[in-house]
Amino acid sequence: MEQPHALAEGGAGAGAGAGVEAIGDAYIIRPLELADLSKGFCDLLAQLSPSPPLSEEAFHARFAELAALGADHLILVAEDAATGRLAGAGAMLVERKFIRRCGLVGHLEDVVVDAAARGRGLGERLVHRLVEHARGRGCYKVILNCTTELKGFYAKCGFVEKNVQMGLYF
Ligand SMILES: CC(=O)SCCNC(=O)CCNC(=O)[C@H](O)C(C)(C)COP(=O)(O)OP(=O)(O)OC[C@H]1O[C@@H](n2cnc3c(N)ncnc32)[C@H](O)[C@@H]1OP(=O)(O)O
Repeated sequence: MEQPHALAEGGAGAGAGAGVEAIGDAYIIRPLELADLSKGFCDLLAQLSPSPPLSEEAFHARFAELAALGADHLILVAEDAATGRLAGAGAMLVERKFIRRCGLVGHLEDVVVDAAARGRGLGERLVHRLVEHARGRGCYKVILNCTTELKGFYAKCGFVEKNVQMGLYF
């Protein structure tokens, strides 16, 4: 079977957050594509967490795994229309539960805006698009983990503080 070139935009039951959106003339927000490895995707992720460059083989293999999850795993990127480089990214994972009558929960992950593009509303825009995707899939909530310093940003995006984050690292 031919490898898909872009992560799922949804199809039937797709979230309202998928698709291509132009922000003014400056940025285009769209699902991650195979070609994004050469558009600075790894440089962007490195601003989030230690993330050495990926080989094309490794990127393609992970991309195929994610594509197989369909609209349950959406990665959106913001492409700078002038340079073709990526200026932002974020992910929404849809968790399928048994509780709440087989309810769905959205997990917001790996939101990052290139240091040179911060403070222009791009991060908030990406989060909004991903949250709308989760809402469109039927999620009853979206949750995330972040540092104390980012509480203000997520509050701007409509999130409220809830419970305690814990971790066990291997
Ligand atoms: C769930 C996770 O992924 S947590 C990981 C989050 N990512 C990171 O920490 C990576 C490094 N940081 C970044 O990439 C960026 O700073 C981001 C994604 C946090 C914010 O992206 P930006 O594009 O700069 O944010 P944006 O311009 O949309 O800001 C929206 C609003 O939040 C405010 N804001 C942005 N960052 C912060 C912050 N750290 N603390 C408080 N408020 C903030 C802005 O001032 C703006 O408010 P305004 O509308 O009143 O002007």
